[in-house]
Amino acid sequence: MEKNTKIYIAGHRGMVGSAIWRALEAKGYTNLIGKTSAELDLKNQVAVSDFFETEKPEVVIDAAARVGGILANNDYPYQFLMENMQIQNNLIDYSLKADVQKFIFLGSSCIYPKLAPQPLKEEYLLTGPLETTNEWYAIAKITGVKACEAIRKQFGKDYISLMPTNLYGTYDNFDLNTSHVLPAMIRKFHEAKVAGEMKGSTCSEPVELWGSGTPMREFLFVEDLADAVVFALENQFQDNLYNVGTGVDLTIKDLAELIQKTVGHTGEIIWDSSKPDGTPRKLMDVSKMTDAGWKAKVGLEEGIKRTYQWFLENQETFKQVKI
Ligand SMILES: NC(=O)c1ccc[n+]([C@@H]2O[C@H](COP(=O)([O-])OP(=O)(O)OC[C@H]3O[C@@H](n4cnc5c(N)ncnc54)[C@H](OP(=O)(O)O)[C@@H]3O)[C@@H](O)[C@H]2O)c1
Ligand SMILES: C[C@@H]1O[C@H](OP(=O)(O)OP(=O)(O)OC[C@H]2O[C@@H](n3cnc4c(=O)[nH]c(N)nc43)[C@H](O)[C@@H]2O)[C@@H](O)[C@H](O)[C@@H]1O
Repeated sequence: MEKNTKIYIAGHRGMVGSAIWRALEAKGYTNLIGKTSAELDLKNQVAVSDFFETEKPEVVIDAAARVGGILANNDYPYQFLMENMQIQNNLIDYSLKADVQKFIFLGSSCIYPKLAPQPLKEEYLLTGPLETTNEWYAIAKITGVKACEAIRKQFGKDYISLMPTNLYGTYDNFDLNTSHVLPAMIRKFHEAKVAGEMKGSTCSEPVELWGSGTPMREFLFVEDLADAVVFALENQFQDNLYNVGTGVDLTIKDLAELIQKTVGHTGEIIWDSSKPDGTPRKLMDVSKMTDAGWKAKVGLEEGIKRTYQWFLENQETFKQVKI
């Protein structure tokens, strides 16, 4: 791909979008465009149409969405369904109308059935009922996958869908109500450690976590995902749907103990069983991406250390997404 190709990164300020922007700049791409949601509300069809008319991007990467953890998805089903359909449908439809040649859509591992066999293969899509806490977001993402598949089939355009597993890293959302588990744990353990130190105690304050701790999750460092997006941009894939992950998972309880050790928290962990566990497991089969020539590089322990370091350096400005 020519380094002066005009590439529009929708959601370029988000955790994923900003990582993709940094990765493309690092590889020498010089013609990147992005708009904040204040500059261009992607839910607004006329505004999106005008944007494509004016900017005429050659490539579009969709990293814009209403995103959140299990509680946000469960508490705001309408926003997670409707906003995500509006955003992606405007981007996909106006990319097609503007003859955009390459489109990369980002979905999520939650598109697969709640109790599908593990690890999850791409062909398990639509073979069973979804997890109820995020079925709204999942249905929106599934329609995005199918829209890109329809464009490949009917118009022969290189529109592909990447399904990342749970992501984390720099510029993540650290709001304790709307975030995902990993950034929430980093913040909770850190603030409980500091609270203990402020009291002059040798023991940290207790930390309250959600659910039972028994579900299993896979975590991919966001810079690895950005690397996978650039890989997909620079290579011609044979299919429309590819899982992107590490192929390794762990229990939420083990994750908590790993983050507790990294942060240096020494107090009690209390599990709030009134909060939902969600999907028991959603480990991705990543063999299609491996066969295509891409593998994740950053291990969980290293990724947590880098994310915690970033959190410490950005105490005043870390993002807290409200809905
Ligand atoms: N985080 C994860 O664990 C995870 C896992 C799998 C897949 N993904 C996917 O990765 C993508 C990005 O996720 P993320 O974690 O980077 O989320 P994020 O940090 O919340 O970023 C979302 C971005 O979308 C933009 N956006 C939201 N609503 C918009 C609107 N109406 N108009 C224009 N822009 C809008 C925001 O723009 P502003 O900042 O300008 O408001 C923000 O930059 C999403 O498609 C998500 O489904 C995320
Ligand atoms: C990738 C994302 O996965 C999401 O599902 P999902 O992994 O359960 O989303 P998370 O919010 O990351 O929760 C993962 C697991 O961690 C538990 N958990 C424990 N303590 C906490 C905490 O303090 N905060 C949070 N957030 N969780 C916590 C939570 O109950 C759940 O079993 C979907 O809802 C999204 O739509 C998206 O697909």
